[in-house]
Amino acid sequence: MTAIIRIENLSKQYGSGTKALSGVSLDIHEGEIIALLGPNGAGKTTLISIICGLVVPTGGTVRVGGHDIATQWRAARKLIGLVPQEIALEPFETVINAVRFTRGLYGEGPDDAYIERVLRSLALWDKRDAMTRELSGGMKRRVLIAKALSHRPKVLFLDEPTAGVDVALRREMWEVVDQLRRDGVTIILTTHYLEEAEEMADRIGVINHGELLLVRPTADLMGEFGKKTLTIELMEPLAAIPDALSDRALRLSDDGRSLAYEYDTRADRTGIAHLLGDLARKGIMVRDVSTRQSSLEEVFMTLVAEPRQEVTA
Ligand SMILES: Nc1ncnc2c1ncn2[C@@H]1O[C@H](COP(=O)(O)OP(=O)(O)OP(=O)(O)O)[C@@H](O)[C@H]1O
Repeated sequence: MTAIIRIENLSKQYGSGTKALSGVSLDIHEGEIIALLGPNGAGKTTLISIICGLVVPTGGTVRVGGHDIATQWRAARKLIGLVPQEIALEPFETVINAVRFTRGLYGEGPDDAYIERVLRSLALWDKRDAMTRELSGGMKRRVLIAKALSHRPKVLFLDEPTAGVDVALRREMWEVVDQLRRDGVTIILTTHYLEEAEEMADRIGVINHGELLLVRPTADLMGEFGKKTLTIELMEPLAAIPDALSDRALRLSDDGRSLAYEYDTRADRTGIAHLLGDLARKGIMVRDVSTRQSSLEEVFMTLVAEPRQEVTA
């Protein structure tokens, strides 16, 4: 797979002494959607800002499309579009002029045919002559995306695209992102919403205290951690798990009154039916059963609850 962005050993220490990033290395593949997940202050915005040339790193390198952001920043910047967290639009500007203007800022000549395509794909064509202040919140966010796409970037950064928006608007944004994916745009988004990362991203990177804790394909992360536990309450307590059942992934509770069986929800066979059959054959009577799924939320909490690293110098 081609890396459109190559981040190597990146670090950032702000003048205040805060270490916002330390030793971050990551390859972002062309055409993928990667979600950067992390609590407030983890370093997500700093990472995005460095790649976009808005913040200067204190160590490490970033290449965008093979161009070093420090020495070949002009070429690197052309490949990037950034959709900021805050909605900042000129209220009396029309939608189409706002997008044309941004394209000009990138030093690109007029291309109304391309701008029409962008506005149509974001369902903004009918609103092209409306002033931005007349638009709904969802439309304003789409104008920000249109502006970020105005110079035909290969990579789009979305910094918390759905922070503070309602569920309907969030779904709408997800659909827009899905459309962009189909157009072949590489997307890096930051989010606090695990559901959002799970829904949209091909890979998820977890950042905490300036460190990239892991990067995994979303499906693997869910497969690895998305286990279900079957709890079997017994009529009579057991002193120990019978030998015949010892090869199964069973845990006996301390009081001997319940068995916990962990299984992979995506496996063809969960083994539950066999397990219950075996228990019956051993004369172990079951009072009740219940299941519980570990969520990405729990995975995330486990990962970020690691012993706190010292991040200030
Ligand atoms: N300009 C700055 N000067 C000094 N410290 C900064 C600056 N910008 C960010 N920081 C600090 O760097 C750390 C990382 O901040 P950053 O904004 O990158 O985190 P984040 O993961 O994007 O957080 P959030 O989810 O709240 O947006 C924080 O401790 C923050 O206070």
